This record gives sequence, structure tokens and C-alpha cells, in this order.
Amino acid sequence: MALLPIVEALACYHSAVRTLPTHRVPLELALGSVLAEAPEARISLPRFTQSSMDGYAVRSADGCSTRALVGTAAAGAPAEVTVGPGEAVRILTGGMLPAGADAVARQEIVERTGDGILLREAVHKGEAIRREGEELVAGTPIAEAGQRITAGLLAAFAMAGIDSVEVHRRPRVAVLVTGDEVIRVGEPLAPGQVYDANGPLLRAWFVENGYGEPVVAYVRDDEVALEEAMSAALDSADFIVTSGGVSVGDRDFVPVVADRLGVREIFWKVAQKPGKPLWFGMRDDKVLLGMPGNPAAVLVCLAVHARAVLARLEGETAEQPAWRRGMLASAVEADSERDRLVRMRLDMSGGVASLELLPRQESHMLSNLASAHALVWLPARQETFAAGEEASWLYI
Ligand SMILES: Nc1nc2c(c(=O)[nH]1)N[C@H]1C(S)=C(S)[C@@H](COP(=O)(O)OP(=O)(O)OC[C@H]3O[C@@H](n4cnc5c(N)ncnc54)[C@H](O)[C@@H]3O)O[C@H]1N2
Ligand code: MOO
Repeated sequence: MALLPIVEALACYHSAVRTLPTHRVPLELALGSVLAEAPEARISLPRFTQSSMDGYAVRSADGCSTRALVGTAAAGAPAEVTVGPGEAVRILTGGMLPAGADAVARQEIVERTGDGILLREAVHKGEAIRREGEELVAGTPIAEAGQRITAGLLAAFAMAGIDSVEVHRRPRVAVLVTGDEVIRVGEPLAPGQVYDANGPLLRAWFVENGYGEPVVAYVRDDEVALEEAMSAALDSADFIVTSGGVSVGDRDFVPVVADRLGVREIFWKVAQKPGKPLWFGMRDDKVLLGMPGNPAAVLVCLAVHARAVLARLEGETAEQPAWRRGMLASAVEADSERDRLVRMRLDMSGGVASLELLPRQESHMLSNLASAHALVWLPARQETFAAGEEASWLYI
């Protein structure tokens, strides 16, 4: 069977995966969700004309003359006095500008003179003042539908009085780790057994990316056991990820069991290295990605494929995965049939992303990950990639 190019796999997610329904959540629960509306500021910002400095509210037309100090405007309470000609009010940063004043003299240019002040420099109208509505007026949208909510955006909403937002429901994730040889770390290993890397990797990746704890189940290489576990996962989750059992071996049951459970195959086998046997299918709105057992293949399938599926499930409009551009620091061998996804060291010190090949790239190896921060996409071709060539990469 011909291998599907990565770009076509990404296009399949785009056309097949349906976006999850929306609901309204209080702001404190919205971090990481994708907006289903363009929230509008409920108040103007700033809400009132205020000082941007600690100093004195004055009338600029009074020039450098002395002023009588007639009151105080601290942050949090309106000043009760009006600033008349020849008068000033002590004001702190964020304090509401008292009526009559049109500028603030910061305290560095002011001398106290008994019960008054003397300006060493004149101030111009509007100096050290934040005007009501200068940032935005009430009703202005401050983000777009399809944007993922970051800590900064969350704070911007709070500031504008937005206390709840309409977002897409976050996907419930189930992970099935298959393989008779797979033993959880900490247990003794019998001959032929290996420690489970994919369970910890998948679990941590979803947690790290804000999806919370996925439901993780360990399944023997047994059709009946797999059918039972996959059926439960399909009933309870929106996104099911399996590891192992997806190639052409006698015990690679994922495709056949998925088919039996009504999961429609959309593709199997992608022109990528590692991660070739990746399987993608859907049952109604449920998405199943069958990832290969090799741990580096799982890493690549998460960074490239799961990322794209999740963006679609959550209605994210920004292209995901978010490829960046960089430059290869040294020559890298190409693969003539499959795109390579290579773990590299990232060096930003020269102002451009310089990508340096690391050893131990095989799909069963993960031990270079302490040094690797970039996953570099090298399209299939005959000739070696030369030092200085540009390449696309992702943070991993
Ligand atoms: N005749 C062929 N053999 C293989 C092909 C092929 O095209 N023809 N493809 C190879 C490629 S490429 C990959 S990738 C693997 C994928 O195989 P599976 O998805 O069926 O994975 P398994 O056979 O179950 O495991 C592969 C490998 O990974 C180890 N493994 C599995 N689970 C874990 C885990 N949780 N933690 C750590 N390591 C794990 C497992 O022991 C195997 O060594 O197939 C090739 N074969
Ligand atoms: O596609 Mo596999 O992950 O190369 O070994």
C-alpha cells in the first residue's frame, strides 16, 4: 500500500474531524480552551481617566507657578475635590483624575513648599494621564473565535470585565498501551520484556498540553482483550490513542479490532520516519489514532498528528502543528521514500534557529531527548540535506 504524505494526513484530519460542541465556562476554568465566540469588553479600558504616575494632579495652564495642595486622590477611590486655578491634588498611580486637572506632574519634577508645591518643569495637557477608553471602548471584541486561551488572554478578559466565555468542550482522551512485552517501570523485567515508555509519554504529553489526565489502560496482545478495552475507550472518550500493535505482525490487532468496532479507517501508513504504520479512523465523531509501538514514533505522532487532530476537535483556527523555520547546522542524510522527523539540538544564539543533528535517532531510541528541543521535518528526497539549508521544525 502506498504511504500517505504527511501533508495529506493533515488534510484528512482537517476534513474528517468534527469540532466538539461549545459550552460557557467561568473564566477561571477557561485556560487552554479554544474560544467559540469573540468576547467583547464589558467596560471601557481604562474605565476612568487616571494618573499613570505618582505625583500631583494640576492644571497645565498654570505653568511652573506654585500650587496650593488641596487634597489627595489615591487608587481605588475618587478624589472628592476639584482642582481650581493655582491648585494641585496629590495623586498616586491609577488614581482617578480629579475634576479641573488636565495633567499630572510626576513627583520627581516637584518640590514640596510647606502646604503647597512648586513645579520645576511645566507639564503639558494630558501628561502622565491615561484617558478613559483610550485602550478600548466597551463592546470592542478582544479576541477571535478559534483562539486558544493563554494566561495573558485570560487576564485581558478579566480586566475587561469578561467573567465567562463560550469555548469548545475539551476532548476526553483515552490511551491504550498494547503489548505483552511491556512492563511498567519499577516492576522486575523477565527476559524479552521492556519497560513501558509509551504510557508515561502519552500520559505526560496530554497533561503537559493541558488536557488533564487521560484514562490509560494496558492491554495484552489479545484480540478479545483489545476489543473490550477499545470499546470502552470509544464509549467514554472523544480521542483514543493506542500504542503498538498497528504494523503487519501476527499480533498487530489494532486495525482489525477497530474495524470490528465500527471505526472507519481513513488512512493507514504515512510516509514518515519514524511513525510509518500510523492508523487513523473515526466512529461517528470519535477519533482513533493507532500509533506504532516504537517510542520515538509515538513522540512524532503526538507532536505532528495528535496536535493536528486536537486543533480540529477544539476548533482552533491557527495552523497546528506550528512549524517554524530554521537552518541546518550540518549535513543530514535524507530518506528517499519517507519524510524524516529528526530530533535536533536548537541553538538560537545567532539570532536564527540553528538545528544540529543529534545521534541516536532510531525509532526505538529516546535517550537524546535531554538535548533535543526541535523536531525537524526533512521531506523525502534522494540528495543529502546540506549544512545551511532551511528546514521546518517544531518545539518538542
Ligand atoms: N515486516 C515489517 N515489520 C515492521 C514494519 C514493516 O513495515 N514491515 N514496520 C516497522 C515499523 S516502521 C514500526 S514503527 C514498527 C511498529 O510496529 P507496531 O506498531 O506494531 O508496534 P509493536 O510491534 O507493538 O512494537 C514496536 C516496538 O516498540 C516496542 N514497544 C511497544 N510498546 C512499547 C511501550 N509501551 N514502551 C516501550 N516500547 C514499546 C516494542 O517492544 C517493539 O520493539 O513495526 C516495524 N516492523
Ligand atoms: O516508522 Mo517506524 O517508527 O520507523 O520504526
